[in-house]
Amino acid sequence: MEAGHPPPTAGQFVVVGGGIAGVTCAEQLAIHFPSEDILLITASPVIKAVTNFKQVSKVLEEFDVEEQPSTLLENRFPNIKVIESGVKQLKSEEHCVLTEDGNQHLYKKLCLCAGAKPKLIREGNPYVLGIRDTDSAQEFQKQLTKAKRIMIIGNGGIALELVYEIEGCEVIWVIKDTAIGNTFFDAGAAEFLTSKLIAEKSEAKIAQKRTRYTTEGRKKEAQTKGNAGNIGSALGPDWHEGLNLKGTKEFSHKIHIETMCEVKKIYLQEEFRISKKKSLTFPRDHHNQSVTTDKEIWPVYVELTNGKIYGCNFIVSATGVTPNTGPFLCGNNFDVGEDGGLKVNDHMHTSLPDIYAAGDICTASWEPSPVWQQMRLWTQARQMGWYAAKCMAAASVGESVDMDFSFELFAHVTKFFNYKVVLLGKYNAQGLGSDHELILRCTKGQEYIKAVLQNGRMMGAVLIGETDLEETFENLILNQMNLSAYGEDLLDPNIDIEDYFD
Ligand SMILES: Cc1cc2nc3c(=O)[nH]c(=O)nc-3n(C[C@H](O)[C@H](O)[C@H](O)COP(=O)(O)OP(=O)(O)OC[C@H]3O[C@@H](n4cnc5c(N)ncnc54)[C@H](O)[C@@H]3O)c2cc1C
Ligand SMILES: NC(=O)C1=CN([C@@H]2O[C@H](COP(=O)(O)OP(=O)(O)OC[C@H]3O[C@@H](n4cnc5c(N)ncnc54)[C@H](O)[C@@H]3O)[C@@H](O)[C@H]2O)C=CC1
Repeated sequence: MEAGHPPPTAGQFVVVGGGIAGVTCAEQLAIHFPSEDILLITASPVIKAVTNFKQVSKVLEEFDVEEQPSTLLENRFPNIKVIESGVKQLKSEEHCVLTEDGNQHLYKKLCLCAGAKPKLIREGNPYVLGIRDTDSAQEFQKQLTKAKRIMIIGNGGIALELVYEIEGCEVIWVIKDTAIGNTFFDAGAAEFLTSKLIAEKSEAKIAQKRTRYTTEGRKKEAQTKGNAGNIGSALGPDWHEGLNLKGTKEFSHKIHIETMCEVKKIYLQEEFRISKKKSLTFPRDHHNQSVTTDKEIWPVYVELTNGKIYGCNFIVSATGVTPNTGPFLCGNNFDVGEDGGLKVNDHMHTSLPDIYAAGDICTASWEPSPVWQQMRLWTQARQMGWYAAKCMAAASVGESVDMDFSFELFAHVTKFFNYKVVLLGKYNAQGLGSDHELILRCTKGQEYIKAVLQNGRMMGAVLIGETDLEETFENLILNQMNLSAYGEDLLDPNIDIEDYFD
């Protein structure tokens, strides 16, 4: 123990991480053990709290996420004590964690909920930004206000949200795939969304009022201490609504999508000049792809694997996340998943005694339900934090608990391109091979419905728009009813299938 610091506190329940998983876990432990102190250790001075929680149906849930000073959590749960300091080392053999402020904390049961950090295409390049938390979102907003053209790499949740929300600057969107939104959508849904994107953005010349809202106030509170780096807690479903994503070009909003390619090389301005290579102007419109040499000088240039080179003000690497296991692996022999997460079993228990994990930091390593898969999302972070607390509480009194029902069926409600999006089960036929059937119903600009069936049973669904089918489809997937007899009627708009099956 470092000199001048108090002796380690006696063993107790310790949770690391003030994001949704960690806060949910600490709250549940505080409820289970009202007379015991629960220690929540987190690197950022704000915690993420679930507000307006709504159980939409058996597994579908909706909630808001609020960034709050940790004192609010302590006021709500007097037996939770929040320590705002990053954990720099875990000594699992001594059941002890060491924090940046030089203190040590003994635990009897520990839950690691330190989240994940952006997986950047290039580390350490000042022109390559990742978005993870309030600080990085603020940095992004600041850079955007000065930008005429940005490049977005990646085709998942963040890219989809950014491309739709950004106004006033040219966006070159680079995706490895043939269609947009590959982590959530197949080509059909991508087509449905692209048509909205093109329709809306081509009207973008019409003045679009955007409510200006700054999170400046929160920024001061949310200043992470020490060499926090990427350890602020991740943002929430409405992260972009707190930002004014406006570039410099008033009302000019153009998106150019480069498909089936990746970043080959990034040049700084001087490097590019010396290379004598030519960069391209921004393609005029979706159809007329004629491009000419760009005379403008840019701070950074990106060469793509398709040979094209574009200059821009900066690059957003929306290319996924990697679990924040760094401070915990050293000296501890955790089983780690292929995605870098701490493996957890069906009781959220890691491979080391008395250590649990939940949220983005972990890799679900139990035999999953045929219609559930892990995705690093708020919903799963909350469910995992809640269930881990239950398992920790049961284990500490020598009992066990059944797998939580929320892991029976993958269910995610979100919004993309201003449409409500519900993803259920194996929504993209993940792992079903070729022996499955899709039934589609699409009304342009209104709804896109895809049911995934195998052997006549519904295994997944994508619902875009206000379809009101989520509960019916959730039941059909959970009860695995044989739907062969219904065939296409299943999505016949003239048949109210809710009556069929309710
Ligand atoms: C831009 C963006 C938008 C997103 N939008 C959505 C969405 O719309 N819907 C959705 O479902 N999901 C969304 N996600 C994903 C979602 O944010 C995460 O899956 C979820 O927040 C993970 O929660 P968590 O508690 O596991 O981790 P986090 O929320 O990342 O929290 C980790 C916590 O651990 C702390 N920490 C990290 N390292 C240490 C350390 N060494 N010591 C102490 N504390 C530490 C951090 O300070 C933080 O408080 C989005 C993610 C991003 C980046
Ligand atoms: N509304 C929602 O549900 C949202 C959820 N999220 C979640 O937050 C987390 C982070 O979001 P994202 O960073 O968008 O991750 P993501 O996993 O959703 O998407 C990453 C994308 O980057 C691509 N990619 C990876 N490496 C690449 C490379 N080297 N070059 C080009 N493309 C590459 C992947 O193919 C994928 O399309 C994810 O878990 C995501 O699910 C984020 C935003 C919104």
